[in-house]
Amino acid sequence: MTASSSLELVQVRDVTLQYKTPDHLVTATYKVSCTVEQGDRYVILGPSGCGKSTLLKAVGGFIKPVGGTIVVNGREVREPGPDRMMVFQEFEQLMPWKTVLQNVMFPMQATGKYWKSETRERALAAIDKVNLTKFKDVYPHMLSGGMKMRVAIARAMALEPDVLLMDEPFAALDALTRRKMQEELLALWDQLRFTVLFVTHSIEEAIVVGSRILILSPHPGRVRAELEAGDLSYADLDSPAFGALAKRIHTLLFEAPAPGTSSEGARPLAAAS
Ligand SMILES: Nc1ncnc2c1ncn2[C@@H]1O[C@H](COP(=O)(O)OP(=O)(O)OP(=O)(O)O)[C@@H](O)[C@H]1O
Repeated sequence: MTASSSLELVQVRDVTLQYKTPDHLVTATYKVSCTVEQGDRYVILGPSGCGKSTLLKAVGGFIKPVGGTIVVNGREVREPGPDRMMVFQEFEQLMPWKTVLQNVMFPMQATGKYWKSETRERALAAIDKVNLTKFKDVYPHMLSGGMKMRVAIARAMALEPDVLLMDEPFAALDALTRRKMQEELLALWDQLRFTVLFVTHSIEEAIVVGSRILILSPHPGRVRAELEAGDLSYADLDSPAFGALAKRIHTLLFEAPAPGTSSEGARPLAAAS
């Protein structure tokens, strides 16, 4: 393994991912490379079927590359682990019969790694970080969507993962709720500066949520480009910078690469500011 800068948390190198079905071999991604740095809000964006979820699952250790490597914090990914926590869509993984505190304690108990008192202490600290101490003894149905998301994040963060993996977490929500959740996620990131790998197929969501955006081509997914998104928010929606970045992404997603240029050859582009 080559030495890596401490900032480089997730290194995806030439990763090809495939599914074998009885009749077909489906190539989900082809030789994808990218680097996620500590504190990145790294968005994977691309059309339906381009392999975004598959790539995220591979970082999670649930799918093994047929080519290339994925290294997280210096260790090659070979299986799932508590250093990469998946936060699922709509946060339905919260158990309705457990309180907030019990929900946050559960994955730590499941690892069997912690003493009982330590589990409780770590859970309380994680709940405090996401500002839910007052709600530690209530059940999930008594919480708003944003609060449930914070519980799901606290639950993941209690295990001190290197990276949070979020697969279209807001896709099923109405526009207003989706926006609120994005804002909650960003507020939490502002406070805690975790590293998050976030999959979406919404250009607007990618720009608002992401600090960097990896754009994949249609099936099979190859890298079209990586863009710096900076800190554009909904307040900038009508700004030239937001419009220019959205247009650039749109072009990259929907226009075929110029003849003679390969997708993998796409160079990182500068911020549209
Ligand atoms: N379990 C599976 N078995 C076979 N093929 C699969 C499986 N899961 C996904 N695929 C195929 O792999 C390709 C990539 O799928 P993936 O779900 O990663 O795409 P995606 O970009 O996340 O799509 P979407 O935005 O629609 O969720 C698609 O062609 C899909 O049909």
